[in-house]
Amino acid sequence: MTELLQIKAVTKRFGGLVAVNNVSFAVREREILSVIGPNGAGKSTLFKLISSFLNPTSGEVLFRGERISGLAPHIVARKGVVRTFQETTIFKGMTVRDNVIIAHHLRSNASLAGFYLGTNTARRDEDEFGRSADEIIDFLDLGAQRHEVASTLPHGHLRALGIAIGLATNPTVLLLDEPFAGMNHDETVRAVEMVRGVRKRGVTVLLVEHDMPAVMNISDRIVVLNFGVKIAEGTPKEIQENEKVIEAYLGAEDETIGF
Ligand SMILES: Nc1ncnc2c1ncn2[C@@H]1O[C@H](COP(=O)(O)OP(=O)(O)OP(=O)(O)O)[C@@H](O)[C@H]1O
Repeated sequence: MTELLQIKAVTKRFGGLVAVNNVSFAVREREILSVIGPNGAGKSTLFKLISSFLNPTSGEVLFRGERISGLAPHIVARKGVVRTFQETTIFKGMTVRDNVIIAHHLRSNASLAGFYLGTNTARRDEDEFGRSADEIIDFLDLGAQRHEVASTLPHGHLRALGIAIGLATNPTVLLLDEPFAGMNHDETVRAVEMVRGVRKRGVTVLLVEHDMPAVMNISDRIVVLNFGVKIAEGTPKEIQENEKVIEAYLGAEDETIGF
């Protein structure tokens, strides 16, 4: 399997605090890789470093062999490494369909000025974006909500819309930040299937997630952080049996590893 992303000795300091400490691992093409760890372990910071929302203090992230650390996040997204848009970046006053269409503009060949002037490229893109948006909406089972305004959607559907917006940017790697948080059992089962479906489309998926049964069920491989340091990497079975991982979770008061 080809290595799509290489995280090489990445460190991030916030003043005196080392949030991510000399972390290295690779992400392979079309795998589902989860990053887990107790609260404050550095998972979100690592995601921000990979998607270039933060610059590493030292180390670097390579995508297809090219350094992406230090590039603006929208440039990294255009290259294909996309972090799912949090619920706060969904345009709440717009419909599901319009939200997904707008996200396509990230991959548009036309300039925004072209859209206002109605150039041929812009018109072609608009037709294509509408078709593609409908396909993604159907794929994520949001067809019945297509014309609903985002602010009226329940939590689960909003999460699906976040993933739809991510898919609309045509990512190679999709980074999902806690996609199962706040979901009940049935919603999680559905969301796990949705993420599997995303991978089936050829997308490589990186997750940060606290829901251990879901992580164990869905991941090809898992990277475990504790106090910013990578303490383990392996298959779900290897991680479940890893002494360091068990210790790290036993030390955490507010959650259990749940297996
Ligand atoms: N912008 C920042 N400035 C200062 N400290 C920060 C900043 N962002 C994160 N931290 C600190 O870095 C450490 C790692 O935080 P991070 O959010 O990456 O952990 P996490 O594993 O995602 O936690 P959780 O599971 O609770 O979301 C924490 O101690 C946090 O307080």
